[in-house]
Parts: sequence; structure tokens; C-alpha cells
Amino acid sequence: MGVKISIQEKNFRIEQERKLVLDDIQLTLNKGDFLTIIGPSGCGKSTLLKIVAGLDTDYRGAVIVNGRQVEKPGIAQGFIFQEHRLFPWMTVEQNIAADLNLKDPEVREKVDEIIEIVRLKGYEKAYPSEISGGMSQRVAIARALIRDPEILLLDEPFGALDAFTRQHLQDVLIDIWQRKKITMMLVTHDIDEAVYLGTHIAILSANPGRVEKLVPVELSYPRSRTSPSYQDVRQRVLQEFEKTEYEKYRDGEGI
Ligand SMILES: Nc1ncnc2c1ncn2[C@@H]1O[C@H](COP(=O)(O)OP(=O)(O)OP(=O)(O)O)[C@@H](O)[C@H]1O
Repeated sequence: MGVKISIQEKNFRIEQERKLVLDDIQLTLNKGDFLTIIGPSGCGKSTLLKIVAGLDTDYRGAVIVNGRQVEKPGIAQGFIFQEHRLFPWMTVEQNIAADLNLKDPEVREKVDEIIEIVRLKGYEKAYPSEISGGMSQRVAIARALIRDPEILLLDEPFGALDAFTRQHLQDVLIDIWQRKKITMMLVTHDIDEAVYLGTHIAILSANPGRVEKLVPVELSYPRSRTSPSYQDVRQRVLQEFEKTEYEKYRDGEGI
């Protein structure tokens, strides 16, 4: 059981013109894999994630999550955006429970367990305006986790946070992933984040978006950013990434 992504092509229509954005993306994730995705700006990373989430179904191909074809958004595919999208009028625990009844003892127990996992104990009754950006993002992750998703999709989840908070949340995410044994797909602009988190890294090229390289990361967790083996992987990924950037600009695309 796992996730099978087969996107033959994804086009967007822009001013009468058809633009091929994703071309022949074939990815297979085993249960518990953590795939990080990097690639030049505009290469289709978010589009890929939205397709897996069922938020975009206008493409040629199929996405199978644990044997079922994804045809619309659903609880099996948790999605975390860059901005947390919490309800400002609800407390932390209400945001996490959302449409589930907090008075139900089973829901209560689950909310308490997840709050502990995302390290928000003591903040259950706080409102989003009373907590930091990093904490809000942890609430968003908790809200997805409580629904027991088969895959968690994260689109630049820590992109808006400062470097210190970002590193802390990377460790929280690894802890969640190890405890829940959940399959993850995370898009990032940060090569370091991709190497620190992923069991595999997909490096995409642009125009059209293709998987240029799939790099398995055979480093144990927790990873040390300063170890020589970590630096070796980082260097290899950086070289591959630079090739895709170079090709993009050589072909006349600019910032
Ligand atoms: N709804 C849309 N309509 C038309 N074109 C779109 C739409 N969404 C995305 N695109 C185009 O598709 C391409 C891929 O966009 P996407 O947001 O998936 O890239 P990305 O790799 O996530 O970019 P970034 O790294 O800058 O966030 C871009 O050229 C973008 O302009």
C-alpha cells in the first residue's frame, strides 16, 4: 500500500494558449516514505501537490492512494498550506477538532494526544491571534493529523517562518512522521530542508515540469547538518538543482 502518481500531462490554458506544466510525472511512494520536492520557481511543484490532494482533477493520468483513485479532496489526503488558514474565532482545540464534537470522549482523547505530539500543551484555549506563526502552523498540522490521513501533503509549510522556528518545526515534523508512520510529500525552496527531512528527494526541472532526478537519502534520523555524509548528499543535490536552474535560464526564462 502506498501512493502511485502517474501524471501523463497537465496543461493550463493561459490567454488562448495551452501551456504544458507537468509532463510524464511517475512517482511511487511506499507507506511511510517522506518525499521532499525541490525545483526552480514555476516548475509545477504546487500543481503536483494539488493534483495528489484532489484539488485539481483537470489532467491526464491518475493518482492512487492506498488502492483508491483520488477524484476529489478528502480526509485521506491532508493538505498544509504555507499560511495556516485557521479560523480566528475558534480556539486552538476547536480549530483542531473543527467539525468533530469535542464533547465526544473519543474526540477529546484524540485532540489531547495530537496536541501533545505537536507540542501545544497549555495552549488549548488560546485563539490564533494569541499564538505565534510557528504555533499556528502546528495547529494546522494537528488539524490534518486528527483525521488520520493516509498521506500528508505540505506546500512550503515553513516558508514564512524565521530560520530558528523553521528548524524547530522540521524536528517536530520528523517526530510526527516517526510516531504516526505517515507518508509525506513536502514542497520546499530550501535544499537544506529537503535533505534534512526526506527519505527521497525529487528534483524537478521546468518547462515542462519533469522529475529530473530522484535521490534516495540514506542517512539515519535525527540528521546532523554538519556531518560529512550529510554535506555529501547536500552537495550532490545542490549540483543537480543547479543544472535545472541553468537549463531554465538558458532556455530564455528569466526571473
Ligand atoms: N490556475 C492557474 N492558471 C494558469 N496557470 C497556472 C495556474 N496555476 C499555476 N499556473 C502556472 O503553472 C506553472 C506552475 O505553477 P506552480 O505554482 O505549480 O509552480 P511552483 O513550482 O509551485 O512555483 P513556485 O516555486 O514559484 O511556488 C507556472 O507557470 C504558473 O504560472
